[in-house]
Amino acid sequence: MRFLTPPVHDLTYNDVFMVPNRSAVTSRHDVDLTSTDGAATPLPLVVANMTAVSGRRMAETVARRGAVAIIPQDLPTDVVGEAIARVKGADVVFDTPVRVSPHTTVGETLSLIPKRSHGLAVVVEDSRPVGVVRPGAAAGSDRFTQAHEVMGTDLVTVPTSTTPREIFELLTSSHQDVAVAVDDDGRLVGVMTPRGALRAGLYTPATDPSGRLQVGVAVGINGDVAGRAERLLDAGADLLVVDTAHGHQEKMLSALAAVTAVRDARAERRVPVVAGNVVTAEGTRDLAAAGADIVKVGVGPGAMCTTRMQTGVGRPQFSAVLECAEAARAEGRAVWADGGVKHPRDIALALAAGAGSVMIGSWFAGTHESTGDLLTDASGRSYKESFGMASARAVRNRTKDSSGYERARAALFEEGISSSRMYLDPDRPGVEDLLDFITSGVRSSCTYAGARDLTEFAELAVVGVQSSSGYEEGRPVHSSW
Ligand SMILES: NC(=O)C1=CN([C@@H]2O[C@H](COP(=O)(O)OP(=O)(O)OC[C@H]3O[C@@H](n4cnc5c(N)ncnc54)[C@H](OP(=O)(O)O)[C@@H]3O)[C@@H](O)[C@H]2O)C=CC1
Ligand SMILES: Nc1nc2c(ncn2[C@@H]2O[C@H](COP(=O)(O)O)[C@@H](O)[C@H]2O)c(=O)[nH]1
Repeated sequence: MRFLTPPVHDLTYNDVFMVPNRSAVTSRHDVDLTSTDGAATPLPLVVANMTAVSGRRMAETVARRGAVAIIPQDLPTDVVGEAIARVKGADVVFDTPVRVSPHTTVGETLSLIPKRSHGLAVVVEDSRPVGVVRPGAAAGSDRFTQAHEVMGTDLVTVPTSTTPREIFELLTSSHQDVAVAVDDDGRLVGVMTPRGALRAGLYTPATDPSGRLQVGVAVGINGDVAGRAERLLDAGADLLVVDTAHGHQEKMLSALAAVTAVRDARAERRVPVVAGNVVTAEGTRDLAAAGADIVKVGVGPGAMCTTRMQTGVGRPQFSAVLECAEAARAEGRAVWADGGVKHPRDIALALAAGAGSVMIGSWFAGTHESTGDLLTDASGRSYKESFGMASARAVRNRTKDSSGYERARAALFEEGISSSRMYLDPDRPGVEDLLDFITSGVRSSCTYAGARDLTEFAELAVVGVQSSSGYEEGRPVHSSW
């Protein structure tokens, strides 16, 4: 990447823009978005280890499209083990349906449907699909009505060998909204909508060496770090993220050394170890020297963060990523740009600055697949509640086994928001809708730069510094002025 004019101060994503280059890349479909962080996932996107965002539903959904989610450090190791098992057991092609029995009440069925984006539940008897409940058909029924009384039985069932393209054509020609995939014994495997069929043809899943979906897990720096890392690797974690607010501290360096020692003792597979957060070249070099394969960059840019207001510490994220990526590259390592992403352009700019992948939290909190329950405000808009991992709420959670005195002491140090509303975008309510939005934007950024992949993009991008009115000029206008 090069600057049009060298900047005189540190920059945020909003402070910068890219200019187009002469390009020989004539189609956005020709761009390869494989991450350049060594983990080499098909998409350079990571879901942040935040309790309100990243769980097994999020993990399997994004992995099917090529990204990876990190399960938060605050969950007990056995619970994380179960989440990993569920992700590893999920089908790589077909979406996991909401399953109910014929006797599940309509009330329960309607509360489960928003947990996935398909907008329906499959009614299953002896593992075989017997019907589908759609909210429209159940509307007006008593909440204690049973699923079999309101289900539709006009199922489009397909064998798992059917290709996504065949499913797309079958569904669009028959004006149906979902295909139900069954195995040779007629047991339910998964579902596919026309949009899902299109995506299955466009995206490559992020898989482990056994062909199962990938998932990462975070580890804190306190307690039995090596023991947790050992159990997470046993459970099948594909990435370990050693995570704390102040990553450039000695406790982090020893935790990181413990985790990499556990990882290196295993001959069968070298799982990447990520560590952070830092915002300086020196911090990056120290984490690389302590064994990090990938360094996580960002102090204070996150939507749930109060760190900069509380402490004055942090750094504008574009400059932090640029400096840390350069330092990491010199050590043969990579960085993840963590936090502060609100638009596809921010991801493109982080990748232009040299990030191997980009971590997103709050934006994905407002989707069907995040962990929280779907709520509705007084005006009828759907939202999910989110909170920061250093908020009083998260600290209370994390310290629930400590003494009252220790809990009260820990609660003094909150650095995050305990409650926020992340509204679902009516046009993009599912995380896959956001992945479509992001990847189409980033593919286009690459072709404007003349880059076929993200290595070329980080080399070729030409970045300028803009005023706030420059940024404002680029925002769409939805009504007249
Ligand atoms: N990217 C960012 O800007 C930030 C991210 N976070 C996220 O919040 C989550 C919780 O992290 P964390 O608060 O580190 O919690 P942890 O429970 O992991 O504890 C952090 C440990 O580091 C010590 N520590 C020393 N200095 C600091 C400091 N300035 N801030 C925090 N801890 C410090 C703490 O000791 P003691 O409590 O005795 O001081 C404690 O032992 C993580 O997921 C992290 O990524 C949190 C804040 C900023
Ligand atoms: N200072 C704090 N940072 C936090 C907290 N919870 C999470 N985070 C960081 O934010 C990113 C995600 O950023 P987003 O803009 O996409 O939401 C996450 O990975 C953490 O590094 C917090 O309570 N305080």
